[in-house]
Amino acid sequence: MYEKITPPDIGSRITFKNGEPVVPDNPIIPFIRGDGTGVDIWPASQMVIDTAVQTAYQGKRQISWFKVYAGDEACDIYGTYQYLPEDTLQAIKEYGVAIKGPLTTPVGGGIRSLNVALRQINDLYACVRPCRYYEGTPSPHKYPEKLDVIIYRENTEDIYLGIEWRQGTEMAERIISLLNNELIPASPEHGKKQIRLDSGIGIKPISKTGSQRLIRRAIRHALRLPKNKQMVTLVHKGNIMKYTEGAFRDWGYELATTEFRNECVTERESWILSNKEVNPDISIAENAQMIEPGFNALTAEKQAVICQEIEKVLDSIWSTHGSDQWKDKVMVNDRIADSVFQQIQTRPDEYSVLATMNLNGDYVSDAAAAVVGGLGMAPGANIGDECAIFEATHGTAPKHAGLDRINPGSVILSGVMMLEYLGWQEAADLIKQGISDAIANRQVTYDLARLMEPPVEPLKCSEFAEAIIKHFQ
Ligand SMILES: NC(=O)C1=CN([C@@H]2O[C@H](COP(=O)(O)OP(=O)(O)OC[C@H]3O[C@@H](n4cnc5c(N)ncnc54)[C@H](OP(=O)(O)O)[C@@H]3O)[C@@H](O)[C@H]2O)C=CC1
Ligand SMILES: O=C(O)CCC(=O)C(=O)O
Ligand SMILES: [Mg+2]
Repeated sequence: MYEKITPPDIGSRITFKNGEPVVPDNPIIPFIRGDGTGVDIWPASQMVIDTAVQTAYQGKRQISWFKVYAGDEACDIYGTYQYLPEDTLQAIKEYGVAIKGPLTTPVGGGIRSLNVALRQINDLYACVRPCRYYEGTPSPHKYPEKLDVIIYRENTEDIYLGIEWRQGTEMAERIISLLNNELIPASPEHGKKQIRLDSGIGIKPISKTGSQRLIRRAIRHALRLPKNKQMVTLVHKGNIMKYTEGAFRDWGYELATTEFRNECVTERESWILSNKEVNPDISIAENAQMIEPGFNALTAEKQAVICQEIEKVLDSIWSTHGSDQWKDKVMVNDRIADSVFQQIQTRPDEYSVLATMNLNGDYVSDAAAAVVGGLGMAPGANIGDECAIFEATHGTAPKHAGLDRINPGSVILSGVMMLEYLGWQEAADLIKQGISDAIANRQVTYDLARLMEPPVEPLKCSEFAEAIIKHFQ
């Protein structure tokens, strides 16, 4: 029973089977309008989604929207500090698939992120953010069309666990004392390091379970892509944080070479195999020299490890992956996070699916969005095994709130992701076509209008939605 909301009379629940949604023709879908520009974006988005569904299915399928509350709007209805009412949590749990506008999170103090809470409470462990270019979108980049990536960002741990202690509190002092006096001295690799006594402390846990379930989804996604896009890049800062970021990489490779052994090849394996393909008589040591820069300068022990690696690869997968067979597999490689930021700008077409931990994925998804036209065109989904919430990459953009000027494109495209998730591809395709045609006709909101050459008069948020719909015909 709900306290202050009532589900629509018509429609039924989406259920889940083996992690996939089972969708009735008239699903009930909860939505959160959102704070800030949510007041402008949501009505525009709902209009586009509803019209696309009506146009595609002529009444055979339709969404029954169920309004639920979070953020400022929730406080108006439920009372002070009731930012995320139990009603809302219950409705999302019950109906399984939801869509939302952005919600405000204060910096420094105040409530913790409602967006993050929704992802954690529902164990929506994969934050999926595709970044592709729509023809005609102005971009600061010369060849924005070369970027076509899907970011799979871990959505429940790393900084999102939000376990931290404020500087100067008793708990912060106790943790620092424990670390400085017991744990660091007991770990020889940390030498004489000490944490400053006036530090705030944050914990960055990265688990094998959390990493592998995210990377599993990323690999499965890559398997659904055209052959030339079947690549997963593990993004990490494992050179610096070896047991968290480095472990993410290692667990990714472990998964790719066990659970997905038949479907995947690692970049390093591909070098070993192709060296043998080019020169069938190549010795193990020659192969090692070719795959490992500076091999000859390594200690004998390290050289032996690399030679063993090569022998193992050739023994175990030559018959299944050798003789060019690896070229039909999903390529799994890894790149250090800072280099990925420059490479998505300088060599964007070398990337396809990026699997990241939480913080790296947060940064890289905004950066990739900028390449293809900015945050106004950046959709996203938070996916778990029994629930999914769709939402844009951007936030509440408060200075534009209530002005009917913001670009609703990201939430509309999040709606496209939702329709695809439901299996309603025809409606999703109509919206994608409508957006493409509107942009090609230079019918855009302020963010894109200001970059167009020659400049164009911007449409309002609501007018952009109408322009998209006009292109459905
Ligand atoms: N999932 C969520 O709900 C998220 C919530 N947030 C929260 O949102 C609040 C504001 O965050 P902030 O850092 O300002 O980031 P925002 O993403 O809200 O906005 C930053 C800038 O990005 C541009 N932008 C954002 N949305 C759009 C859009 N739809 N169309 C066109 N341009 C857009 C605007 O640039 P310009 O003014 O130059 O045109 C805007 O000023 C914070 O409380 C933050 O925590 C942040 C991210 C995600
Ligand atoms: O929850 C927030 O306020 C920020 C979330 C965010 O930046 C994101 O999801 O990318
Ligand atoms: Mg972000």
